[in-house]
Parts: sequence; structure tokens; C-alpha cells
Amino acid sequence: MIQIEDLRKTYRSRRRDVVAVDGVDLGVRQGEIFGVLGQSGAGKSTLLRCVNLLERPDAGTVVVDGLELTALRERPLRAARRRVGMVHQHFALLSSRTAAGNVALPLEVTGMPRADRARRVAELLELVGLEQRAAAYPAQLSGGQKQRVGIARALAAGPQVLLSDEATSALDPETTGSILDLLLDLNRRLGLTILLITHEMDVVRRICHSAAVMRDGRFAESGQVADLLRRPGSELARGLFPLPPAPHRPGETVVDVTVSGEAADEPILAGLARALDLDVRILDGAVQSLAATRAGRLRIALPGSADDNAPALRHLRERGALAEVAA
Ligand SMILES: Nc1ncnc2c1ncn2[C@@H]1O[C@H](COP(=O)(O)OP(=O)(O)OP(=O)(O)O)[C@@H](O)[C@H]1O
Repeated sequence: MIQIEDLRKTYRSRRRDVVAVDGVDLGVRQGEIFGVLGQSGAGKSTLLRCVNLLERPDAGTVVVDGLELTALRERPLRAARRRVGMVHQHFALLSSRTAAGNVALPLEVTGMPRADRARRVAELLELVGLEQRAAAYPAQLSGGQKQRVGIARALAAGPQVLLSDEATSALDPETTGSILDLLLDLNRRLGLTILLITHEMDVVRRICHSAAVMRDGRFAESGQVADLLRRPGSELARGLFPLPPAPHRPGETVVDVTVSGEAADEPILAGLARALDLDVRILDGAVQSLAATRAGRLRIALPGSADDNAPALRHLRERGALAEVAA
């Protein structure tokens, strides 16, 4: 649904140039929620603004639903932007308009007749659970309610794609949860494709099917969450399942075992203990349900040296687990 190739953007000023996006390739499949995770300054907002060309990239192509946006001039681009809705961190609502008035705005721009507009606005407010608050002004709404208005407005023109710029980072944890649930619900009910940026690992944990870790304008890793968890050294795996520094245990080898998909529900450690007649001790870790898959990361101690335990590591890998001697 979204195809980005070799995207580049540098902010130039007399004092210095800042390379914000430095050659990003990204593919988001129809109906998927894709999260770009990164710290402040990594280039996430610039990347997102380049997707609907609020920011013109210096190089690279952006294709949304088969249409190359980077090849369009201003007028056709304005029409094409209707395929892409956007939700903002600080809601970006007009304080002089009611919730209904804010949601109606993009429909007024397209010239939709008044009666159709009223019907569509009511439908959208219902979709986000705000039908009772249509006449309220932003100042009378909570943060979560304001974001619901922002989401309804972003969906007004019926886009296939929703871009979310840190939609929950100004909200408390409970409200964050309810907005993430709403995004997941819209994804399922409308088949909406969502590309979001966030600095919160929990957003990826709860709603993302695929993710990328962005640093210094580039993707350090990117792919489906279940696949990334199986990649040796994955930052995302470490972030989703943090473990403390590995303890040194004389006469033992400490091994980190990452499982996702079906392997997460197999008695993989009991199987290892039985097959190789080993005393397996669990030191730390957890198994959880993520948006896309069941997954876990467990730290275990096995008797003997790393060399002694090569067959154990092989046994785990043959059963779909990632097994790494803990550093
Ligand atoms: N309009 C601009 N002019 C000059 N430099 C900019 C501009 N916008 C962003 N930058 C710089 O580009 C780099 C990437 O910024 P960007 O906002 O895309 O990162 P981010 O990952 O979204 O960070 P944050 O989470 O803090 O918004 C930063 O070094 C930032 O200072």
C-alpha cells in the first residue's frame, strides 16, 4: 500500500546542513499497522511528513496505492493527499469549532453538500465513540477525546492510509491504551493501513504487525515483528523483552532464548531438558501476546561450557527458537 525507495531529506541552512532522512526503503502492506520506532531526532517526523509530501524529499520515491506521489505537481497532489489521513501528537484542532465542526472541515474543502456532510460527520463521530460530544469545543474535551476528534477528521475523506505522528505521546497511559485500541479496531473494521511513528516500545508491542528501528535518518532494522524477533542481535527483540545484564555463573552457560509464533506456545525448554537430559534453569524472561504474534524471551542457565552446550543450542534452533549465548 505504501512503497518508499531510497528517500532522502536534508534541511539546509546557512549555518549547517542536517541530514534528517538518509536513504530509507519502506514497504507497508495493505491492512497492516507499521510502527517506526526511534529516539528524538532520529528523523521519524520528517519521514512521515515525506509520505504525504507535506515535506518534499530531496530524492527517492513515494508510492501510495499505486500512485507515485513524488511525481505529482501541486494540484493533483492536493487531490491525492485525500488518500492519506494524518493524526497529530497535539491534535491540531481548531479551538473555535466544535468537535463536529472540526470533523466537517475536510469535507467542506471538498465541497460536499451540507446534508451529506452532516450525515458523514455523525457517522465518523460514532465510529470513534464520540457521538455524544458533537457540540463540544476542544477546550471542553479531554486529551483522549480530542485525539478521537483528530482521528475522525483524518478519516473524513475516506483515506486508505492513516499516518499517525506520535498520536498517544501527549496522553496518560490509560488514555493511550484506549486510543491504541481504537486504532487497532479501525484497522480491523475498515481494513485501514496505518503507518505510525513513536518513541514508545509499548505502542509496537500492542498494535504493530511490522516495525522499523530508526536511527540517524536510517533504518537499523525493519520487517514483520515475528521475523525481527528471530534475527540475531535484534534491537527490537531486546526492547520488547528487556533482560538485565547477564550474570556470570561458573560452570554454567547462560543462554537467551527468543521464540515467536507457534514456537512461543511449545514446551520448548521441557523438550530440551528431556531430549538432552539437561538441568535447565530459568533465570529471567517472559512470554507475551503482541499484536501480531505470541512471543517471548527467556534467559536460561545450562550446565557446562558454551562448547559443551552446542548440541543444546542446535536443538533449540531446530525448533524455531533463536538461541544466543548471553553477552
Ligand atoms: N524544519 C527543520 N529545519 C531544520 N532542521 C530540522 C527541521 N525539522 C527537523 N529538523 C532536524 O532534523 C532531524 C530529524 O528531526 P525529526 O523531527 O524528523 O526527528 P524525530 O525522530 O521525529 O524527532 P522527535 O521525536 O523529537 O520529533 C533533527 O536533527 C531535527 O533537528
